[in-house]
Amino acid sequence: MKKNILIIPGDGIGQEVTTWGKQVLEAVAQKYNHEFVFDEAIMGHTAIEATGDPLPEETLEKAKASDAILFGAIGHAKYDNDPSAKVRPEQGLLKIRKELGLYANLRPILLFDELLDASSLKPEVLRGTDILFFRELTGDVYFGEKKRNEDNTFASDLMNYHRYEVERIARKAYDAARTRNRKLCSVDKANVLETSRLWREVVQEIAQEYPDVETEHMFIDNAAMQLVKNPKKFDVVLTANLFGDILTDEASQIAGSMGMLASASIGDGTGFFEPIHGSAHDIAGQNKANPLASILSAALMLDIAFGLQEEAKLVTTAVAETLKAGWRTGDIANAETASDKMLGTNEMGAKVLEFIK
Ligand SMILES: NC(=O)C1=CN([C@@H]2O[C@H](COP(=O)(O)OP(=O)(O)OC[C@H]3O[C@@H](n4cnc5c(N)ncnc54)[C@H](O)[C@@H]3O)[C@@H](O)[C@H]2O)C=CC1
Ligand SMILES: CC(C)CC(=O)C(=O)O
Ligand SMILES: [Mg+2]
Repeated sequence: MKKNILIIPGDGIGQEVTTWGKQVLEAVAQKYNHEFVFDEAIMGHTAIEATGDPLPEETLEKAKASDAILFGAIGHAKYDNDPSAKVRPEQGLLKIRKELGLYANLRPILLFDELLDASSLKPEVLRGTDILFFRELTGDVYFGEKKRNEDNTFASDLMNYHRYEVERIARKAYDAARTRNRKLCSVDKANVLETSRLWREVVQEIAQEYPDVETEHMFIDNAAMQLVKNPKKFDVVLTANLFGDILTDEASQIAGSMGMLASASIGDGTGFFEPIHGSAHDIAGQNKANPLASILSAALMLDIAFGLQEEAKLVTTAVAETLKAGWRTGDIANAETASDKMLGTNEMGAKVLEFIK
């Protein structure tokens, strides 16, 4: 199988971990005799520094022409600490999501039993948790009109949804629920927000088409609490952009670390695969970042973009075997982790490759 894959490392640890996501794809191509043709492009702070634009036209054109994209992360502390910055790395990520029509962001919370002790939650609370988040990704307050008044004493962000935006992701979430435990929890703030009342109304309508799937509606504050109280209760979680962004970082602690969660952003065209984490200024450039989220994002690409389920399974099994052998990066180590089993980004990525080759 020949596929054109665009690598967008981005900024900070995005550059460090994507190296290993790409090498895993290269190893799989060699083992299964696929022809993966790689190209690379810039985005985020790196792109601003080079071109002034967080999403250069060349990057967008390459993305549109590719079969799938493996992305790292964007971000830089200088913008985080400058609320008045007009050009930001995050604009590049939001724009490419909109331009590629990536309205459905799938975030599987994949819990490896070897990491039950990496979480701050009790093993008996965690064991058996398996959640798939569907986060709407091209609507909501991220794409609404932003305003400030003249004397800088007032700012506003418009939160908005169109009916069709809710319908299309709800159907994808319900279809997925049919392949899992047939339970779907839609999370909103319908007791306060008009956008959430539309959200819940539309999901209630779509639910009629899926009588075989158990539907629950939950307010976001309750959901955030239930996620740590009893994560096993959830199967498919469907929610809006902002709520999904927040809930999935919280859910990373079920899997043991932000460095463990992969994601797939899909619409009706090219798929975009990335860790859920950011550029992690606090550990960037120190060979500390966990590369497994990028490697597991590559596995999602093999499965979802290319239909290569066997190859995807090989990658997730290689990650499991690496963890079973006791290898850990700092974020998923615990008091019992032997010092000779502690690895940096590059050593951890190399270990996974050993289990693939
Ligand atoms: N998809 C993207 O490109 C995202 C970009 N960002 C950007 O990233 C920058 C940093 O944002 P933060 O809020 O600090 O979020 P972050 O996700 O970069 O880091 C949050 C915490 O998780 C840890 N962490 C993240 N990835 C890790 C990994 N692979 N291995 C080990 N530890 C890991 C970090 O060290 C940090 O303590 C900001 O500029 C933000 O805008 C944030 C989230 C997603
Ligand atoms: C620029 C942000 C929306 C990135 C982020 O937090 C995410 O996609 O999870
Ligand atoms: Mg986020």
